Amino acid sequence: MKVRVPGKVILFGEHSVVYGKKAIAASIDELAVTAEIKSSTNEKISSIALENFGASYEIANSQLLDKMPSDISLVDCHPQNHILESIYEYATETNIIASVPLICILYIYIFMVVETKKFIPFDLIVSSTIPMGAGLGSSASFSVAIASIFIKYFMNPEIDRHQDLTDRWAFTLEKIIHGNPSGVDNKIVHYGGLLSYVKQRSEVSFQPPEWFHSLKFVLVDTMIPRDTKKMVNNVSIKFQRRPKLLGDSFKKMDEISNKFEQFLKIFKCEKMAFSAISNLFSKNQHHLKVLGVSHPVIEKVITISKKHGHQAKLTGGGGGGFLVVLINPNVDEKDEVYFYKELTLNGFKYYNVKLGGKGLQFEE
Ligand SMILES: Nc1ncnc2c1ncn2[C@@H]1O[C@H](COP(=O)(O)OP(=O)(O)O)[C@@H](O)[C@H]1O
Ligand SMILES: C[C@@](O)(CCOP(=O)(O)O)CC(=O)O
Repeated sequence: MKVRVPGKVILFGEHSVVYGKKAIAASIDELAVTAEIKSSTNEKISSIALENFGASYEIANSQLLDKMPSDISLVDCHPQNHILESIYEYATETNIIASVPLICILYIYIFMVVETKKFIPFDLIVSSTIPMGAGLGSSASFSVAIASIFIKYFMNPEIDRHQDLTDRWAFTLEKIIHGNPSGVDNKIVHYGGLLSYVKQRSEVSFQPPEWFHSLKFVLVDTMIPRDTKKMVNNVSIKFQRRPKLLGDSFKKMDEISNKFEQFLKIFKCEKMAFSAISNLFSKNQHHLKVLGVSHPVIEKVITISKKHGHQAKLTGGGGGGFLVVLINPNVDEKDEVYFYKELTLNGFKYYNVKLGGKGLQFEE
């Protein structure tokens, strides 16, 4: 059994979403996490290969026995510290590389064993084309891939509560990786298309209008490493110091997300939509700068993009990581090449992508 889960970009509302404002996210067609699971050839040992980390593990069922609480249920999914601590000891003894994803996998496996009342050894391979730790939602795609493949593989596939269980488990695994995520990332990569998301209040997953698929987007890697958790924390500190300033920006970002939703209904082709959406990109980026999550290199990519007629904004946690560039459909394709040349000359990596395609997909 195989599963493919795409990456994501936040088009509007990163950070403000943490404060209850609306965010708009889109799945990325070209980048994805894939996971494949098979029954193990050895009836007592499971194997896990995390290809992006060059890490593989063999886990004997006997090693997990003493970590097996009896009083847990699959529907009771939130990170439980006492179970996590015992797995953490095991995972860090085994290999410090990739201890967090390994913990996620063992955590859900333990729940599967308790639920099904049997050890079913497996061989699991996880690989991904989504650059990690850069704002494209690799942790969410990983979490949805693991949650969905384990639930489908170990449980009765007829159970129709799978979608909901997968959502809740993916969010649990995201929390193990991230601490306190808003939830927007795992929803968009699960369902694909576009997502309008307000934390704990509303989420509408929808297919974009046809013209949206004709818009060209470029994801530019600043190659500056950053940490989402730290960026979210920095914003929280700044919000305590400057509540009015940041509060206003959060409100404006909410309005931007609402405007974008209206534009999707009003416009009929990508050429008409470009300047309106590009204006929203620019405004959203301004507010992200006010929050303090931009970076000189992010600003540099925006300047280069503008010079060639395109509009860019950071996407995700910021402080480095990726930008999403909206390509001007009125610029000739041969002139577009000069933009890519300039990005490359400046040492940036870029990916041409389409947004808003399929979410999670299984292959038997
Ligand atoms: N292909 C993968 N294999 C194993 N773990 C992964 C994979 N992709 C993501 N992860 C997990 O997600 C973490 C990256 O998440 P994070 O720093 O939040 O960045 P992002 O913005 O890409 O989600 C990794 O350190 C790892 O724990
Ligand atoms: C900054 C934030 O809004 C998005 C973070 O995205 P990423 O993890 O950098 O891909 C945080 C969140 O929504 O939990």
